[in-house]
Amino acid sequence: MIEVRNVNKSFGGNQILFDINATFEQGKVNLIIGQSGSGKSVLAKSIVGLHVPETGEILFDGRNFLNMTRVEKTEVRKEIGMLFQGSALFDSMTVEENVMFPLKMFTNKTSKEMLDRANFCLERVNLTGKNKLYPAECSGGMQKRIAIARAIAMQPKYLFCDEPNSGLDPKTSIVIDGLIKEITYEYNMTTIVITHDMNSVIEIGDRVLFIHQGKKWWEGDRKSILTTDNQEIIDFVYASNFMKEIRENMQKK
Ligand SMILES: Nc1ncnc2c1ncn2[C@@H]1O[C@H](COP(=O)(O)OP(=O)(O)OP(=O)(O)O)[C@@H](O)[C@H]1O
Repeated sequence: MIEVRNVNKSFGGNQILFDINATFEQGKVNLIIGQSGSGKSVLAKSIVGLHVPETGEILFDGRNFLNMTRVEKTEVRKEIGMLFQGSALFDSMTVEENVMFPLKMFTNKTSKEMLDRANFCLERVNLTGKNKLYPAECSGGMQKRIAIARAIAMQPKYLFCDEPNSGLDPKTSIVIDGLIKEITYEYNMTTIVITHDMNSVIEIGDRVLFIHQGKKWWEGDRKSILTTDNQEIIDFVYASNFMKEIRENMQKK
C-alpha cells in the first residue's frame, strides 16, 4: 500500500499540488486520471522520488520515503517497477538484454540466474523465444510487453505505469490493460496507472483518483465514476457527444 499524506508541490512559486491525500491499495489497480496539466505526473513523480514535495509524507507500506537516507531510498526504488510512456527500451540492446538490465544494475545474480528470470518474465508476457530481437524489430504492443517484462524483473512490490496505452490501437490497449491487471493480482502489487483512456477506467480501475487543478477532486471505483454527479468528472468522462448520449440513455433506464 502507498499512502500520500498532505502533499504540496510547487515549482518556482507556482503551486501544482494542493494538500493531496490518497491511498493506493495493495493488490489493486489504482488509476490517476484528470485533464492534461492537472498534476497527475507531478504527483506520480513525487511518489517515486523524482520530485521532492515541500510538505507531506509518502508512505510505502508505512515507511516514509521523504525521511529516508539515500541508501534506504535506493532500497525502496528497487521495489518499484516502472513502465514509462513510449516503453523507453534501449534500442541497442536485445529484448533479453533489456529485461535483464535492472538485474545487472541492482543484483548480484549470475548470468544464468538473470537469463532464467528474463525467460520467466518474457514467458509471462507471451514473448517466449523473442529474446534476440531488437526493439526496432518489435511492434508497439510487443515493446510495451517487453517493458512490462522489464518492470517485473525485480519482482517489484509497487508498479507505476505512465500512460501504458499511449500510441496503441484499442485492441492492443485491451491486451496491455489485461496484462497489467493480471500481474497486479498475481503478484499482489500496489499498481498505480496514470491514464487518459476511459476504456482503461472501465476495464481495470479498481480504484480511481481524479485530480483537478492540482487537487484531489474525487475518488471511487470504476462503477461509481459512471453514476457520479460530480460536474468536473462528468465533463471529463463524457467529453464526447457519443459518451454524453450513453450517459443520457443510462439515466433514462
Ligand atoms: N519540472 C517542472 N517544472 C515546472 N513546472 C512543471 C514541471 N513539471 C510539471 N510542471 C507543471 O505542472 C503542471 C502539471 O503538470 P503534469 O505534467 O503533472 O500534468 P499532467 O496532469 O500529467 O498532464 P498530461 O496529462 O498532459 O501529461 C503543468 O502546469 C506543468 O507545466
